[in-house]
Amino acid sequence: MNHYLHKPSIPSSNTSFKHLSFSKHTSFLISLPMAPAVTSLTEASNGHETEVASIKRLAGSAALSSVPSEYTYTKNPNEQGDANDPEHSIPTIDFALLTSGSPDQRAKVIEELGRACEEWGFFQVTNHGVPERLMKSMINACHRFFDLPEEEKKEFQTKNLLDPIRCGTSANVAIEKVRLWRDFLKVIAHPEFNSLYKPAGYSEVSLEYSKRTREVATEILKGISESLGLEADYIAKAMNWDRGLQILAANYYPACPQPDKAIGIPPHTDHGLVTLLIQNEMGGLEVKHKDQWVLVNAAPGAFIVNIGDQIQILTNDKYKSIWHRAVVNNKATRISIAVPHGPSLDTPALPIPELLEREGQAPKYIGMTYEKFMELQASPAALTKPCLEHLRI
Ligand SMILES: O=C(O)CCC(=O)C(=O)O
Ligand SMILES: [Fe+2]
Repeated sequence: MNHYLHKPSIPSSNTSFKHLSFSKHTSFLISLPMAPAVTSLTEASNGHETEVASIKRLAGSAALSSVPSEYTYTKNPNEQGDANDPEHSIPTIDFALLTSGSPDQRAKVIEELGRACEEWGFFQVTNHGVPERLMKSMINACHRFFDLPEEEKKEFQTKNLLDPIRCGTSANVAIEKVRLWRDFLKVIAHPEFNSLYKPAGYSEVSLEYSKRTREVATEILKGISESLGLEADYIAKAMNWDRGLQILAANYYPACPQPDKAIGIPPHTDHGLVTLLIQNEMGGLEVKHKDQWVLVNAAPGAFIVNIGDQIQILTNDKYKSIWHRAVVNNKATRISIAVPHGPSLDTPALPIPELLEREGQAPKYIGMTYEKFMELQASPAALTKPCLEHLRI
């Protein structure tokens, strides 16, 4: 068992690994006095706050025709981008050209990758070789986990950020102020693979999926290094990628009676190096691009990839980790599986000296181990200002 997994994290927080800051334009509407649907579904209270077992259970209650007040979240309609505007499509990277194209094709796709990182921070990756069948099996396995009886999921409802297997619903409501319309399951798959013994078949499919996803992430990281004019393995070496953290993070968003009044995951940036995401047939991922929230449309079978905070630090802000959020719908359950890949927990990212020298820049960030960075993101400090700003010189 990896010893890092046993270090205590911030004790009062069962917050997800994400950065749960909120856009300065986003306002909350929280009124707590009346919420019968929620209070009737509470777990035993710890005396400070009540916890809802799962949004699945709440959303499944027949009487629910509106969003309970604790879940009420207001979006700014002026920031909504037009999903049909072609300007609003994330770039596409053809993975096959990255790994087996001619030198010319590789050079071209690396240039495209660099542009995608600089202009969007998000892109879709096609022709990656991971069978669509495996992606679907992974989504099904996660769906079956969420479908387990609530009592059977309880043993995984732990509080510590780096526990190898965790499930839950809203993170710490005392910190986040609004409950989220989603349940989650997070399983650490690297540097040590963690097996989940139920539902049947989950472990086998997640082992295969985590390996294949990591292979794709490794190649993308090489491409990112090269797009910066560095050796292909530069970032992997500097970040101790061979011991790097990989989390299988499944999100379950049940249909919501008033989708405009709730949020699946509020605006955040991912903390790692690269995240690879897939979803079932329901969309809902929105990316902040040029001050507008843009719904991400990806080709069937493509990975949606985004760069995280550690890349922003390494590149001294050249490649930025982009704000994104998950919105909900009133039609059907949405499932997404985000797989963030990061450095090893004991590795601090620092702006890359070769890049600073080339650009004639001073470093913009102090170093912090990845583990401390994740703890910071899950702490109340991340609500006062975006986590990266805490590290900015
Ligand atoms: O469900 C989604 O599309 C977004 C998930 C996400 O951003 C995350 O898990 O970090
Ligand atoms: Fe995310």
